Amino acid sequence: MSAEAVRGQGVPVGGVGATSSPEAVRGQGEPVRGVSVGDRVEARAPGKVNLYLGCGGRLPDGYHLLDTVFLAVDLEERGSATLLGTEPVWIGSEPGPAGAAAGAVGALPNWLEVSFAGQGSEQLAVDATNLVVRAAVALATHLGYALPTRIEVEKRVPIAAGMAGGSADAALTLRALNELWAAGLDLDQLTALGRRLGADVPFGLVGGLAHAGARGDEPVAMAALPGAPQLHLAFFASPLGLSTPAVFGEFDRANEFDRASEFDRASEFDRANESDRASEATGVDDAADAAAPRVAPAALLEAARAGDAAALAGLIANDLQAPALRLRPELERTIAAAHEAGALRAFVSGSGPTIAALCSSREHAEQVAAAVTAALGEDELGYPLRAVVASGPVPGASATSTGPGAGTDVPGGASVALTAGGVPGARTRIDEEN
Ligand SMILES: C[C@@](CO)(OP(=O)(O)O)[C@H](O)COP(=O)(O)OP(=O)(O)OC[C@H]1O[C@@H](n2ccc(N)nc2=O)[C@H](O)[C@@H]1O
Ligand SMILES: Nc1ncnc2c1ncn2[C@@H]1O[C@H](COP(=O)(O)OP(=O)(O)O)[C@@H](O)[C@H]1O
Repeated sequence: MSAEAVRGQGVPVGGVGATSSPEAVRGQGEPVRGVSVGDRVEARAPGKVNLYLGCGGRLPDGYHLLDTVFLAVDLEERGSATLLGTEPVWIGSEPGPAGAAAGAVGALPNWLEVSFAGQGSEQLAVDATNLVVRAAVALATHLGYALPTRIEVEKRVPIAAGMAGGSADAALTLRALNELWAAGLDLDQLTALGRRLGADVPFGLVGGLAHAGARGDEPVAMAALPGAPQLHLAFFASPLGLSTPAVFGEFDRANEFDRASEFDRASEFDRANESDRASEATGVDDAADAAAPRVAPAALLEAARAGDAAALAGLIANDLQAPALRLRPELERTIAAAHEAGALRAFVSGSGPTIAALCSSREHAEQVAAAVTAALGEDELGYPLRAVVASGPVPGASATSTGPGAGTDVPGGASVALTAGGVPGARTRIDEEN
């Protein structure tokens, strides 16, 4: 179903009480209570780095079994959502495939305005493929209603960089609209919605330090926040994004050769056991014929929990690093320069092309960032190499109501406006943080 179809204003679905669960209230025909035009929510969501990424075989849906340790860092996406009207737009809740319900193609729904600011945001398509739009439509489809809303996002996490900036945008949108629309979904419900938008979105909601199996979309928190020991990294962005499917594809290409010879050697019995082990290890039912990933060693989990950067340095592993570097060999220079500058360990962040350099302190990370940018000077396009220092774990996406009519236009960036504005009104205050 396209976003156009999601409008569904003719569908007679009921309204929502401010504190009731959506399931309980759909079909009652009541207005949304406790909301006013001009209500505004500010939200944030973290970027991430994978301290461990074991990649297994490919599932029938094209996704890979993963075993990964995520660290949420304080390089964060920020945004706001402002209520433009209190008249609900009823959304058809006909079931369909997750991607279709989220609106894969087409224009924005008529109740949504979205704009971006920040580095690289002008290159983002603000249409129904954008993760902010998909998240808003997914929530509205789940609830059965939407309220006219403007969402403004300030992009700080580099785009297509292996740091899950788009997933963070989806996570902050879910959090922000859950607050603004008084929807009352809990973290589990938001995570279930997020999983349908992208494998990294659940972690954007959970945040902190987390260990995930399956498709990387079932993160389990490893440390209590706040108060968890911090890890510090310098990140070196690339002006050229790297496609996540391309990196997984390159992983498959190389592994198919290895696995073909393994398969020649393995007996039928061993192969059947391997796929049973994959299903058992990952909890994914359709893991048949997909090899289980290598699992993060206990010592790595312990070092990450303890914030022991020195111990962690030798344990960090990323099965997507070799394929990412085969696609972008020039990134080896950044890794070498970071090691030369004294980083404890430099590695590809997720599917790349960002290079992460683990350091012993924030100051050390600043020094490494400065030394690498001085040594390399330019990025692949001849611009000054962009480095940023970040620390974590930090919490997952959160949203805070900030009062009526406090919305301000984000200057610059791409923008699409498809609904009428409203006048500021009174506001209730709801804070939420996980
Ligand atoms: C590799 C990781 C590591 O955390 O992130 P990045 O480093 O790109 O941020 C994730 O697995 C990416 O998560 P995300 O970017 O949300 O992926 P999605 O949008 O769901 O999927 C994009 C594509 O990546 C591939 N994909 C993703 C996840 C997975 N477990 N197996 C895959 O093969 C599929 O080709 C899929 O079509
Ligand atoms: N709001 C968004 N921000 C960034 N990328 C987005 C967004 N919406 C859709 N995308 C698309 O998602 C892809 C992955 O983006 P991103 O999350 O930044 O990188 P990665 O998956 O490497 O961590 C990009 O190709 C981009 O075009």
